[in-house]
Amino acid sequence: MRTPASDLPRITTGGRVGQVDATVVPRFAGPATFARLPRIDEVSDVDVAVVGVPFDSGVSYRPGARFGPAHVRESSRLLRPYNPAADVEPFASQQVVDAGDIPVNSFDIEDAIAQVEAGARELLERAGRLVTIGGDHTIALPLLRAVAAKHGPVAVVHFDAHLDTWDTYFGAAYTHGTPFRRASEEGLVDRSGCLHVGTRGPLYSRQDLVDDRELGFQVVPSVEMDDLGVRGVVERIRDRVGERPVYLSVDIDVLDPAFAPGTGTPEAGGLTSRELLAVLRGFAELDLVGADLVEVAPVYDHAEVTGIAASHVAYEMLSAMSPRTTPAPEVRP
Ligand SMILES: N=C(N)NCCCC(=O)O
Ligand SMILES: [Zn+2]
Ligand SMILES: [Zn+2]
Repeated sequence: MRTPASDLPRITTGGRVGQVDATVVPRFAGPATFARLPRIDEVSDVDVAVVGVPFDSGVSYRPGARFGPAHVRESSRLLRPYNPAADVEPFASQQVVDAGDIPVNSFDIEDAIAQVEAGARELLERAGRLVTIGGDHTIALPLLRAVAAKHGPVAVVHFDAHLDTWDTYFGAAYTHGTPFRRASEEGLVDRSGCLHVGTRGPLYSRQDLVDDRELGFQVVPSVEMDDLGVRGVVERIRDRVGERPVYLSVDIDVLDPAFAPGTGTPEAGGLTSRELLAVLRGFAELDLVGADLVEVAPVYDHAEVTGIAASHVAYEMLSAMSPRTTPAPEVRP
């Protein structure tokens, strides 16, 4: 006999509706919402909404990130309620929901960008914060427009193999390689508080780095990960963003292709998933106002390696947003 979705046994804590209980309904059964959390229409108050943007018309190389949201959701079935490394229960300390996907026009990038901005603004009327699953990196621009409309210019901490501050591709201004240049030009970012982490690989020219600096970004390249260690990278981030509201953008290609093959513009020499997850725990100390996770392209994935890494990245984002009753554990090197 089938149980209606609304009657599924859920873990409920202090009025917060959590995951479908995996001790009663096997985690490979039941709804494919993120982490088997309730849909937005199943609860009244929302602290954080996880929302998908299935859009990949802005890519410069391999397409397929439009299937990212569904893949990350499917790969998130194994996430459990307690995060011991961060010492938080992200679904018990705040109401997290899955808001479904923002439907966008795959044939018209500017229309899609307007739709993402409108969808994010509407959701931010109900939810305090969004964790958005892309989709290619083009979507960071409209998401930053929506966040800046609420908080003013934000410090952007951007994990990526790529700078994504290039100007145009084939004359196109809105692509996955250009969102942070457009955001900086539009005054959406605080130019004294932005940072890329994990960049690597060939650039078009030295000028790329000059332009990038002028647009407000400092860089912690991937190669510095070994020398700085997790603690050193977290300190660099804290020093750069200070008390500012922070927007976190994670392109899954910041991970080495060994840890995230399922992406469209892979570059050798990236972070391990252990390093990335540990650095993300440092965001518990910051004023994290929103986050995105982009560029998961499942057709190049194997055994859900990329999907699982991505679902854990989103879990750490939600953990970092979680109100705390105990001090955050020190980030271990
Ligand atoms: N945002 C991502 N993933 N990639 C940007 C690559 C831009 C290029 O093809 O030069
Ligand atoms: Zn990238
Ligand atoms: Zn990117």
